[in-house]
Amino acid sequence: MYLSQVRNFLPYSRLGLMNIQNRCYEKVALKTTKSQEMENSKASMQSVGLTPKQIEMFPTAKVHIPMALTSREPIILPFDEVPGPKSLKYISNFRQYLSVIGTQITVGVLTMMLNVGTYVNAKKPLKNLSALFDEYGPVVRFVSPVGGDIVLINHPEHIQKVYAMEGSYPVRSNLDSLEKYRAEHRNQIYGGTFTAFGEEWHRQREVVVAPLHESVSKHMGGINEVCENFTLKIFNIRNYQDEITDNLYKEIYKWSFDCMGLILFSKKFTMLNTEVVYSQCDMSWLYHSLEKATDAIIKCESGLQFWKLLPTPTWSSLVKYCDSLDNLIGKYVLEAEQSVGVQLKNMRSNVSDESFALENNSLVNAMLVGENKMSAEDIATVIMDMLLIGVNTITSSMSFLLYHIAKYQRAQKILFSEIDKVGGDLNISNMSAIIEQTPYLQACIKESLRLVPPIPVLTRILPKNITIDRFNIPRGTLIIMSTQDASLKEGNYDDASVFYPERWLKGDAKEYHAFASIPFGFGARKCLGQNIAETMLSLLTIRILQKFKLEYHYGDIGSTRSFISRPTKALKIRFVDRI
Ligand code: HEM
Repeated sequence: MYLSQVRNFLPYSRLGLMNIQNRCYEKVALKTTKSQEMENSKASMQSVGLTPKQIEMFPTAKVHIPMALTSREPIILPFDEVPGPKSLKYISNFRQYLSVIGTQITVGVLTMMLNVGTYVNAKKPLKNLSALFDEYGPVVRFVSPVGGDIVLINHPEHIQKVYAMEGSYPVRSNLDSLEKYRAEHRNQIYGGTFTAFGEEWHRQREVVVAPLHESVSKHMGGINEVCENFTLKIFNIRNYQDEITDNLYKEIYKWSFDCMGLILFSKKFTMLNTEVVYSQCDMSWLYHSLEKATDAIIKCESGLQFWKLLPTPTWSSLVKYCDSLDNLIGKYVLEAEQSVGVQLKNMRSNVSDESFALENNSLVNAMLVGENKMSAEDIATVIMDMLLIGVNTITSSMSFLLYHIAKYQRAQKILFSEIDKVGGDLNISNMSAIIEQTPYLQACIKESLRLVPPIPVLTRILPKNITIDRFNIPRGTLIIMSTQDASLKEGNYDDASVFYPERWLKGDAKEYHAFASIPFGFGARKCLGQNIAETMLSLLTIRILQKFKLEYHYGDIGSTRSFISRPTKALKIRFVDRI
């Protein structure tokens, strides 16, 4: 009670989280001092010659002494005591108008609300999430205007604690826009592996893990070809300053799309060689729809979500392009289903094990057969999630990797000498051998993902009550783990903002907290595409550095804070021929 009253008068920033805890200890110290004073006064009475009986006659003032807490008994503060921005309270006035909005609010909305709040309040400058931690401490609570509260954390130990209790069926906050689209336009409740939950999520994950892994190994040669294609294209489209005048990000997007085409569909998309994106061909239209659907999802997820109430232009665009993604992927899956049907008919007389019979087929084929086979419709949804997440995260991570290598010339020199040494001996079909041969490259990838994780925040809905930093957080609370803040925090890494791959190498490596940088997440819902990402990033970097020296001569490039981060500026990297 006492604390909450003090909090009403002092701004959180001045009181500070530490102060709240310190005050609890001060109270304990005060109580201990009072009991000591009584003992001292008894002793002093004895010292002046008073007998115990006489002391009874002159009792010291009666002090009610509650049981003193020892330092071993942790002080658990109620949920109400978790500090957080007050400006949101203005927004909560609109609760009745926003009741249609669900409880799972994305970070983008929170940031937006916070900013609206600060505008309403005092026209203060815009804030981002890391500013919240500076102001309120490592645990920040948002009193949600629409129901379930949200707690934001960024300490590696706290992130670890949340993962440790996530259980067998962890639930993350969904992409509400995709969920709404699927529920209203496709009559689907669950969605694909990224968005599904409960047993359906578990079933999908079980079915997809092994064939996805196999598909990557099977297409190593094809992925390498796409990487060589990319370097050739860069060579051809550079301007006189050796830069890509148009849009390097877009070319990386096409490379990523072509690689994912091989892995997910066993198809050569060749988008890198296609200039007319809007052409009638399915592949171009799939690419175009993916780009547009991604833009629409990012926009819907990072702003006030008016699309939940009205069909805004962004919402209409989302529906249009998700429809076309669904139809094109669905068409491919149906074709695969028919062809598998024919194959099985021919084989059934000889072979009993269906999965064995189709072992050389695509990822989709593998999901169509076997004990846990999925329906064509479910497969299309799973593939759509993977295409959306996969292409966008890989494009983001490859863009920032090239930027860091171009900017940090010292690291590039070391990296080039490693690649140059193993260059001729690379066995393209054996990824684990490549990883072993290129420790510095792997450290560069890790370091770039630390600086800019493509998914900058991860979420879980608490399955049980938990204590974080002495605060009781109830079950059902949406926890937003700001993993990018953790990986950029000076206390977690020395020179945290500097690209320093050596920090991951044996010998130079320090004992960093395992949860200070988790670009692929952790636990039961960890990323399914980590080895795809490592393969693609490694192969393209090798091929690029064999051909070009990278340079960057412009201002620093930051990352957007959207659902999947992107560069805030054009990537004007120079690709200078190695002579
Ligand atoms: C550098 C590239 C990538 C990064 C940084 C990345 C990161 C992540 C992260 C942080 C998560 C959430 C983990 C969690 O909640 O604990 C995730 C989930 C997921 N990722 Fe990736 N990802 C990448 C590439 C890919 C690719 C290429 C695919 C394509 C197959 C993919 C498919 C998935 C799927 C299906 C999930 C959901 C897993 C589940 O909920 O069970 N990711 N990814």
